[in-house]
Amino acid sequence: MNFNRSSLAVYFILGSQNVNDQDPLFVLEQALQGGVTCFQFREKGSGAKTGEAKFQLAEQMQKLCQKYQVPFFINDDLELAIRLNADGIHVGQDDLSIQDIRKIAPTKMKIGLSITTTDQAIEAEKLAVDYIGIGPIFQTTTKSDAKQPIGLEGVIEITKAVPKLPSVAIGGITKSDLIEIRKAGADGVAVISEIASADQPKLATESLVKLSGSI
Ligand SMILES: Cc1ncc(COP(=O)(O)OP(=O)(O)O)c(N)n1
Ligand SMILES: Cc1ncsc1CCOP(=O)(O)O
Ligand SMILES: [Mg+2]
Repeated sequence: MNFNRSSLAVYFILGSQNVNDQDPLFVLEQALQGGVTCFQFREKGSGAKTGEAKFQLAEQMQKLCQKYQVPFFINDDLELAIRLNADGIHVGQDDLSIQDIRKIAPTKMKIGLSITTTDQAIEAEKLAVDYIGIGPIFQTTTKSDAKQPIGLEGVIEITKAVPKLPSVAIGGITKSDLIEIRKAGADGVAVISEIASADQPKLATESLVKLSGSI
């Protein structure tokens, strides 16, 4: 698996709790066919699977990502990421520390860290994480404990402070925001609802990928 800045262009995040009637594996395959460039398994919140059921869904999702040669990240759960030999792990400010992750994860495992402020971004650069998730940019109903949105101005300020650090913007993002977010300095957009709640997830993905290729 090859992971670099351009892998962040259209970053899809999904757990079984994010789909209504559809099979999450079907939604993921549609997104992969539509051209997502990175995937994060985020099984979290009410109704989320745990234990062996969570492992099995993650394993099936990883196989799909491998089929389409798309980097496969796990949200929060380092034990699961190690068990599956995932390409990467994504953590937030209140999760396992980057230092602790490095003590146990294989060196090749990529690390993404969520940040909301410029100070956190500067710290993330010092920690030499592989990318930052900047957000939330807009209001979102997908994450119940999301912080206050920082808007496009937040993206501009943060990416100016750490221009060398790959970054993806997250939170309430739709296709109509993609160009502005890229202009604000982020390398890509991370979305849940824009793809998972779309009537046609493949078409929704293709729109994002097309826009992303236009800049
Ligand atoms: C790409 C990306 N950016 C930010 C987040 C949010 O992570 P975190 O703040 O740890 O919140 P949870 O996702 O764990 O609820 C993310 N998952 N991915
Ligand atoms: C996981 C996460 N972290 C910050 S906002 C968010 C939710 C993003 O979901 P959506 O794209 O549906 O707003
Ligand atoms: Mg987290």
